[in-house]
Amino acid sequence: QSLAHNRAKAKATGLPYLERWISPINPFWLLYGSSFVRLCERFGIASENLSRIYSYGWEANSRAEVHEFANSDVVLVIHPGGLQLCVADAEIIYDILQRRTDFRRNMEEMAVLNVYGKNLSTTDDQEWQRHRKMTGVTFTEKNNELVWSQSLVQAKGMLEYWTKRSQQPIRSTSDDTKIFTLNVLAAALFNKVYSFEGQAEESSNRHIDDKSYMYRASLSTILSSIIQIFILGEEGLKARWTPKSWKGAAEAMATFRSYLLGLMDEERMYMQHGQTDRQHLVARLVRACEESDDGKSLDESRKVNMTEEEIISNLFVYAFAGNDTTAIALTNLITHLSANPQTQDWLAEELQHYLPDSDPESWSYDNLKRLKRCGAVIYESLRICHPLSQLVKTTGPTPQPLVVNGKTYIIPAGTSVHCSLPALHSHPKYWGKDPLAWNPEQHINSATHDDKNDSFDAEVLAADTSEHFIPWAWGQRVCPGKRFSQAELVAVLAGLFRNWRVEVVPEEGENLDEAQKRAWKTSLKVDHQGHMLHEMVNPGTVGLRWVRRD
Ligand code: HEM
Repeated sequence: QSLAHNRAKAKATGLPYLERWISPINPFWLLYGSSFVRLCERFGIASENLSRIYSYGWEANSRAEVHEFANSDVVLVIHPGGLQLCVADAEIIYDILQRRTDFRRNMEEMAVLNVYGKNLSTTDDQEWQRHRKMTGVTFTEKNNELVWSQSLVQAKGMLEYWTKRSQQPIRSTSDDTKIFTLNVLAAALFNKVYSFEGQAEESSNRHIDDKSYMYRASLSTILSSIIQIFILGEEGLKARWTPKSWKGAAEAMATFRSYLLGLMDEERMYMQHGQTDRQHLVARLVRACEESDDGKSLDESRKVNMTEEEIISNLFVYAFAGNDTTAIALTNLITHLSANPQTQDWLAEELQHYLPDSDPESWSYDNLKRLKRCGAVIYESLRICHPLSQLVKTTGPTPQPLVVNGKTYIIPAGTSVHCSLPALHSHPKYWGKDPLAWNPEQHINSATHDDKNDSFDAEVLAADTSEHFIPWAWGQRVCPGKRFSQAELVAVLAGLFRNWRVEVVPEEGENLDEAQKRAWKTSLKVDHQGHMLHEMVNPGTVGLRWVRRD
């Protein structure tokens, strides 16, 4: 492969294309690419093309703009390592998602998730079905109810932590939301309840033999070093020449593995004592594994067992998919709400209507479907900033035809196909002339809205998936944690905004309006250098303050 060769392939398709000289999977670029682009921008030496398509996260930052620039909803980006097709049109995205064998999951780009071996996210076909069937059974309404109640408990802890520190602007939101989701996930999937401990408390406390810390610290180290792990592997990270932080990543991998093995041993003990009714993810997987090891005959429907390595790898991938996605979504939500105080009042109206008692312990799970404005705010925030950003497929070994505006184009073999959620979710043809304007109300239909109390019941929340809105994906690979994350996010919004509001703390010389505009602008700039997910580049620059509602 070379740039010239890939250029020839792109030309032959007849589609517009943009060129970059460095492959996105160049190891140096993986570690430092975005920092390099930002440095060039700071010194005013970045070319337009460098700023447009070189950083990690360029697609999320550019949203539909690159398509406007190229005057096409389907654009190729070529580089020395290959071709990437960027797609912003709803019909074409659905076509790609439907043609599951023509456009398969791009396992090369997903291989980063094979930290402990293959798993649900990095398998296809029957192997994938086995993983999905084994792990999916945990995601019941009963489990979502647990997610709801645990999110309320954790939200209370997080709010207490923030409000106790109200003399100083809170700048640790993006770290604290990660602790929040880690705790919710541990309760819902591992049956481990940990109390909320904010970033500052965490570093000041002693953690000898503290399992909750072992889980949180090792998992977050792995997630933040995932690219180094991908490049060097566990053994490579321990090499003499590697920096201390990389060795720390290898240690974290061992610690997280031993934490999971501990959970599995605990589950085996329960089984030995005849307790086989536990439903959380670890229990279900261990039971399946033990039953197959025993050689007991299983009926056909249950013959979908797993090895110990596969259990560990799946527990890891659920921890990956279920934590940072939701934590980043929550940080974005809080920042978006801080920039839009009128939406906070709109939320509080609904929350005070459906949750008349201010004590979260009295808020039952039934309220999830009633809190439509909370749902609308979550949709809107995910529309503007999506933590995953791309659904990544590939044409694989065979060129694939693709119809664009009634004309068939042949997409070369080995093309990475990016269905771009940020482009789809902000395309003017679907979202109007000012697609990035914050407008959660567009997700609610309230034809009969008036000022009477029952007008809240007349409000109807749009479906979480439509022809040009797919934040939890669609089709076979739809997110199995969709309802889980909805329950978690609605509960945390209720816990935070029923009685409190959040304000951006102005920096010196700034008024509140300017501070809010800055918060909004900061939220729009994302990156994923060194990570899999798109996060705000500088979340700590937005200082927040929590104030009790009168
Ligand atoms: C706001 C939060 C979330 C968003 C926006 C989200 C979105 C998505 C999307 C778009 C995909 C498809 C990815 C692709 O096809 O490349 C996905 C897959 C997945 N999600 Fe989520 N997700 C969220 C939360 C969760 C949670 C809480 C869990 C689990 C507890 C979870 C577990 C998974 C798993 C395991 C997959 C891979 C499924 C497969 O390959 O079959 N997600 N998610």
